[in-house]
Amino acid sequence: MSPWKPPTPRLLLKNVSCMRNAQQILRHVNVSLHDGGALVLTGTNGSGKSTFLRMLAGFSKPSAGEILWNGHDITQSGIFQQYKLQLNWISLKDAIKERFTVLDNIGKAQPALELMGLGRLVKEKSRMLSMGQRKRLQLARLLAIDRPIWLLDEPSVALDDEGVRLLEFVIGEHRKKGGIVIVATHLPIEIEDALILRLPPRFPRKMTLIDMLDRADIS
Ligand SMILES: Nc1ncnc2c1ncn2[C@@H]1O[C@H](COP(=O)(O)OP(=O)(O)OP(=O)(O)O)[C@@H](O)[C@H]1O
Repeated sequence: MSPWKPPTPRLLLKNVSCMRNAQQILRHVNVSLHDGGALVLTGTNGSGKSTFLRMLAGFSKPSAGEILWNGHDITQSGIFQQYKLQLNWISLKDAIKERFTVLDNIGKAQPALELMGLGRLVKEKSRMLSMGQRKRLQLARLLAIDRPIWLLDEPSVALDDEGVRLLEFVIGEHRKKGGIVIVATHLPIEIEDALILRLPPRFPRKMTLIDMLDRADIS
């Protein structure tokens, strides 16, 4: 009988570092995610959360270390072609087509829009949407395009309380189906059993206006 081998993680970051403009942004990051797993990235402004997601999306390459999908390096071109088809992405740039209707923006997946509370707006032009509605449209698109790995950059910005609950719900359902979710966020979000990775600040912290105000309070 062969000895038991632990399953290969779906996604594995091995000692990953990343440079931008000759500056080290991420240093020796190690993360392992299996199907149904979740990772929440937190950290101060500029700590590298978006850089981390962009690297996972293949927009930039690690300067050291490896990102492995099913044990294969995603930067190999043959692998990358398959890997990128696994990804679904939300960023602050919402990539909504302004002149299209809400429905046409998500390939006519009306049930996804209804789930996100946008059923009434399907025929409206997308440029009419409020910020929170635009974010809900992005969430509907996550549901309409069935891909296992979700990369979500600040997904709850502009959402109201109900919108945040919807986001948490769809993340939970996606994970139950074996999907993987990676979220970069400043805002509180409830994701059961998520790994939390707090990226360290990149620069020694200088005094900010808030520190000055706090000092003024003490004296
Ligand atoms: N295209 C780029 N070229 C050079 N440097 C960049 C580029 N994009 C980001 N950076 C730098 O990388 C650092 C990390 O930026 P990043 O956007 O990843 O941080 P973040 O944690 O997502 O920040 P925030 O909380 O403000 O969204 C910043 O110092 C930023 O100036």
